[in-house]
Amino acid sequence: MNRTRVIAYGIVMAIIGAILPIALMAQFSWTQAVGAEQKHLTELADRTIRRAKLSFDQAVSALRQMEGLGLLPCSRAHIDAMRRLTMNVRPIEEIGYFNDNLLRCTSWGVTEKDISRARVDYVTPDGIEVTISLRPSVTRGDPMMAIQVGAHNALVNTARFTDLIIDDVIQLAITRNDGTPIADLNGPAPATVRDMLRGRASGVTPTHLYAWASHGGWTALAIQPRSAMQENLRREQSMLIPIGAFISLFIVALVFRLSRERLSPLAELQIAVKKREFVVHYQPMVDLCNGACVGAEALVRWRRPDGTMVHPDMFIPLAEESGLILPITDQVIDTVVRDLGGMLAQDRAMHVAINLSAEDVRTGRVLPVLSKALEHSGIQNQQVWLEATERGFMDIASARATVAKARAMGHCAALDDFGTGYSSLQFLQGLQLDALKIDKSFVDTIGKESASRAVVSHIIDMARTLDLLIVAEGVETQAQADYLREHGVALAQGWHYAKAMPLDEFLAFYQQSRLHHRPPAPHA
Ligand SMILES: Nc1nc2c(ncn2[C@@H]2O[C@H](COP(=O)(O)O[C@H]3[C@@H](O)[C@H](n4cnc5c(=O)[nH]c(N)nc54)O[C@@H]3COP(=O)(O)O)[C@@H](O)[C@H]2O)c(=O)[nH]1
Repeated sequence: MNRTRVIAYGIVMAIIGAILPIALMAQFSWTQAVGAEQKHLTELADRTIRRAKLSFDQAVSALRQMEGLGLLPCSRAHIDAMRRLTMNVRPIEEIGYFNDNLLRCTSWGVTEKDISRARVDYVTPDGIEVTISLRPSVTRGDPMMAIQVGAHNALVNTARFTDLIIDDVIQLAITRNDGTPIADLNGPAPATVRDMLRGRASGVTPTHLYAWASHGGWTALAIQPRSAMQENLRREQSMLIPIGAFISLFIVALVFRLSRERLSPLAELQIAVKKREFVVHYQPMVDLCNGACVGAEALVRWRRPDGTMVHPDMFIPLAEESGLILPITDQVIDTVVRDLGGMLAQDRAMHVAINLSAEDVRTGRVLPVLSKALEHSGIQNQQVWLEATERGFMDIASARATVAKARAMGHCAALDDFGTGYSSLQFLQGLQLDALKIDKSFVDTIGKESASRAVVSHIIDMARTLDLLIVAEGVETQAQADYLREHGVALAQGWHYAKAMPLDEFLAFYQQSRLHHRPPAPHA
């Protein structure tokens, strides 16, 4: 994933991370507030239905009692008994006695008019006949429920069913299960009640919350407007939204941190190693006597997914520090073998120099890796030079062991950037190297008035004393090349000849050089 993508992804995640927890907590507060209100409404509906059923059962039991007394119909004692029960059983407003479908007497006394029995709305499973709403013929009062057991009938005031102390905003309705209204409180709209009974499951409409309880064929519905839960909602929000804000903050900080880590140079380098984003450029190494290309130094570059090329100075120090240099060296070896295998197999006079890290020199780990890569490649070990800077040779004992092993395998071991460290003649003697590369900073002094001008000739003398092959780095002018050749330096690299270049350009450069410096034909 490139930087732009990481940043875009980070921004999207941060926005989601910032909004989602707060939105979820807002939703959760709403659910909690609705849940609390519905719990309250359910309790209310339950209390209502139990109260209504209790009133109904009390009336039924009073009527059964009347039936069981066996008193002479409409006698003084019969009417007194009906009156007593009317006074003692709260829901009952009046008890009447019917004979031949005509009302003969009531708890008020003997009936003088002919009053017929009202139409029965429904009969309960235990044979009780119920007329839901009936205007009393004797008292002419409010409509009541008529309950008939045998010859007796009780008028029950349905307002008693919903006789509860509740908030004005809450409405109660009692209906039969088929929706026929029985009683209500605070005047719920019949259409609203019908709709709620139809869509029972949700308990929420765009304007109201409701809950219900059913018992013995009746349903009680408790309803309240949504606006009435504001206080509850605010209480839940004041508890939960700060938690959501805290989680949002945590997520945003986490996303920020992860993105920063992901954007850190080390993370980028790790991904580059994983994705094998490294390519190798080759800088020709020429023979100073005739300018022929005799080899190349493999120089790694990091090609980012967007195509930009990163120079090693920008990432090798971090790679060395983090240990990522080891897999990078391995990738360079693989690439070199793949790139130059054909050419090196064809031209045994050619070589390629690979840069080793200090850790590779210290541990010698690279040698078996190289051995394996060269197996079946057609490249001979002596065609692969191994270069390391003085820093790589700091642990002299282990460096000596690695150099010895490398040379035993047939590789040429070279000291890179010579002169920039503290190498002494004694140090060089101890290492048993094959070649020494003079650092560009000394080559630069050639032909110039500079305090370190004399150093080049000292380095050359030292190398010759140790019988080392000398390679000059960073040769940029003909004058430098002439000087170096005249002082016995064998090989050179530098922009005077060619910069480090991609494989196809290097192969073209090599072919060109071969045309001009064809090896002499064998004698017939
Ligand atoms: N451990 C590894 N180190 C590596 C590897 N590949 C490269 N490197 C080291 O990175 C340093 C920078 O390398 P680079 O940017 O490729 O520069 C090289 C040449 O391009 C540059 N050069 C060569 N000639 C000239 C010149 O005439 N003028 C001029 N201004 N620059 C020139 O010098 C660099 C080669 O240096 P050296 O290795 O010392 O020969 C550098 O230290 C590389 O070693 C790797 O795979 N592993």
